[in-house]
Amino acid sequence: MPMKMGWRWYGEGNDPITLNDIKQIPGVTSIVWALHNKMPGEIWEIDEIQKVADQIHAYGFDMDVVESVNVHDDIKIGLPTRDKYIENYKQCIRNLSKFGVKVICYNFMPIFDWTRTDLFHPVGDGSTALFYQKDMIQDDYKAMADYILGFTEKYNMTFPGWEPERMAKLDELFKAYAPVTKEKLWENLKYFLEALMPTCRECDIKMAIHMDDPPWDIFGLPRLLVDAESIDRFLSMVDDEYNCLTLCSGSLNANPNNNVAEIVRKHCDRIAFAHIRNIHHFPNGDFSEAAHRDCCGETGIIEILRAYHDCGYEGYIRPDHGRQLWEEGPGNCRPGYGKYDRALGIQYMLGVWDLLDRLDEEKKKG
Ligand SMILES: O=C(O)[C@@H](O)[C@@H](O)[C@H](O)[C@H](O)CO
Ligand SMILES: [Fe+2]
Repeated sequence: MPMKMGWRWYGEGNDPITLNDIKQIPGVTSIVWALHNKMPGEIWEIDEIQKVADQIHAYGFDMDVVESVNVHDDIKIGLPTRDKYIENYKQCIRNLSKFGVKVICYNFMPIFDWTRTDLFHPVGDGSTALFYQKDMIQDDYKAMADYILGFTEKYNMTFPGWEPERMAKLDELFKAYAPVTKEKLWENLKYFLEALMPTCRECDIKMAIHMDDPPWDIFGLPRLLVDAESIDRFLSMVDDEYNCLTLCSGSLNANPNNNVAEIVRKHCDRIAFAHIRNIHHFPNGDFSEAAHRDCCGETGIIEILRAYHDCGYEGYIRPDHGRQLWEEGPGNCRPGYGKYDRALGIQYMLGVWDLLDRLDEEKKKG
């Protein structure tokens, strides 16, 4: 089955993992990339894209998926200036289409991207993983931002969505978002997507929204893509084949009531990009990210893969966060984006997939 396996790469000089490393992982054909020095709202220029394209193509990979072109706060807040930023976004789409890009992953979370309380939490076997302690995340957004930014500063790293320039204005940002209720945020998302759809069609690029992570409101900020119902609402709100999902199994299953395989079966044709991540839940509501193997967490990785396979999924898929293994730790590894666990995860996913292919073939032969 021609599902396409991707690997998220942060770019030369910005990722300790090289394209040469990635080339050695059996099955990877797509580099999931971005211009990580760009602020939300900026235009990605042709010559800048060309530089990365040359690097990626030199190794025979495609660059079909961008993660992420981040959305400017004015669009999410719904300020009059949003139209200017939407025009810039359209220009990004046009520029990316010149390089054969097929999918843009983005998110519509106010202020913060994914949120964790510990980036190197011991799992118990010597490895570490991203961890979320539920009662630590209360009202103190500053403490959480200090923790993440303290880390990125110390190790001279940037996290997408955690731009220091934006984080320096957190109080202002919170004020600006104060009038943005959940309904208002839905409206602003609709406005944004309706404006983009004609350009997407013209350029044959799908907008694929990432699930909110974790899938619930934090610090009083509304979050939209949190469960099956909100996904239904999202897809019917702008019912267009170019309005798609990045279905992130780990983000959704941070709420253990979310059944990702069911969502796959219902909306497979609107899933442009699949993130596969396994979550281990603790009884008190804390959760840890886990190895991709089904039994290492409770997300139901095998059932999810089976759902994609049954639907004849032909989109892009990638291992999402992995654990930090062996010598990987702060300073030499991007949290969640180490080399080894994601490579292991890919082999696990492809093992399941290959067997499902084989079983189908045998069934056909009778
Ligand atoms: O969890 C991750 O690292 C990613 O899946 C997200 O940060 C994702 O890239 C963004 O939310 C998409 O805009
Ligand atoms: Fe994800």
